[in-house]
Amino acid sequence: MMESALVSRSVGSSSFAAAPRGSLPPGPLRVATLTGVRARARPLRAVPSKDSILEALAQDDMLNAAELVQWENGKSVNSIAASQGIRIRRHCRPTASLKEVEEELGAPRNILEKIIWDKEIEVAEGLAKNPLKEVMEAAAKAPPTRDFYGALQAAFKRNGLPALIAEVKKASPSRGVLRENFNPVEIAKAYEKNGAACLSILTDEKYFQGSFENLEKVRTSGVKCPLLCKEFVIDKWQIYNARSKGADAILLIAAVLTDLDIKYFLRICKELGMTALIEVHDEREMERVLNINGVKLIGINNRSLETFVVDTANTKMLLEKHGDSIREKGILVVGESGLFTPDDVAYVQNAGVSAVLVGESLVKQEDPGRAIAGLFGKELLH
Ligand SMILES: O=P(O)(O)OC[C@@H](O)[C@@H](O)c1c[nH]c2ccccc12
Repeated sequence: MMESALVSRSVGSSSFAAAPRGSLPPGPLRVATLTGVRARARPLRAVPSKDSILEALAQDDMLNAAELVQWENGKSVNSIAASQGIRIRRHCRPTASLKEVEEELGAPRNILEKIIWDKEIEVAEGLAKNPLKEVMEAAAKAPPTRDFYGALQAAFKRNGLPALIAEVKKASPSRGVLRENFNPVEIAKAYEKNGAACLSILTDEKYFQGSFENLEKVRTSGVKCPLLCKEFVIDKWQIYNARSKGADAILLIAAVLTDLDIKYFLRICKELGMTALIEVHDEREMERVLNINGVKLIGINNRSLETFVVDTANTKMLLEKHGDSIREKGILVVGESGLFTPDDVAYVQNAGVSAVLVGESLVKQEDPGRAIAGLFGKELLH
């Protein structure tokens, strides 16, 4: 019962693409939700009536009263997001061209918003090609997950240094192409051999030149490290898709997702045995995320995805303010981006992180595996 309620709710905010072409204008969440439910070609169960959806939502402890009221009042996705301090808007027009979107909303305000607008269209196309039900079945058949959180914890204990999540990253919008001759499997193996606890595989194609093919290739290459799918997740379809390609963990970006989206996606991750790395950049996001039950892993991004400014002091500042409550909850913190030297690593370690996520400074070196010892000032133990 709850599942159908959640599925239906998600249609409103993010799985809009399940609806037929042009049937979901941007508009009140409630209208979109119910339209979406009816439009679903093969619902998992009988299509619930509006009353039964409301009843299920009311009983679901995942939703608080305010959220239920917002949903009932038919507020738009963007106004719910804005009320949580989220600056990234959704266009909710998966079949429109970006030009049409811009005619309506103006130019994207920043690169992250642009990425998300593209992603909405990309996900709709993905859904049209591989319907949710099929992707869910593929995810159910995938080999079991590896313990991403456990691998980080163990490596931190073993080395007395932050556990390394080494990133397989060809390019980025802020730095351009980082490595010309890019062989994801070779890089992944070199990282593993040199003590990385986990790997992060970028799957966004348009801005990072990554791919799900890279994720699959690394997973089937014999690499044992748990894998993070580094994506801009806005829809549960992407999580099932990532699992079906072998991901053990997924990134959820608080600057993009409402609290309810994060809660819902966390629940899906739990069902799939995946770890969610919840990324925050500022204090408001940190506070939001700390109020969500079930969060085990928080990444503090030193880079603003809106301005590209990198500042490792961000990790320190956020942990000075929130370290106590993070420790109380047993949450593990990952320091993300802009780490180049043993001093950088020591700085975020002193600030309180147990793991670091590093791409550029490794992938740019001729030998990305050996670059690990350079980054930490010593070899990491397996
Ligand atoms: O290459 P760097 O500066 O070491 O950063 C790695 C990683 O933190 C960065 O790629 C990243 C962090 N959060 C993201 C969200 C989307 C895309 C990329 C990212």
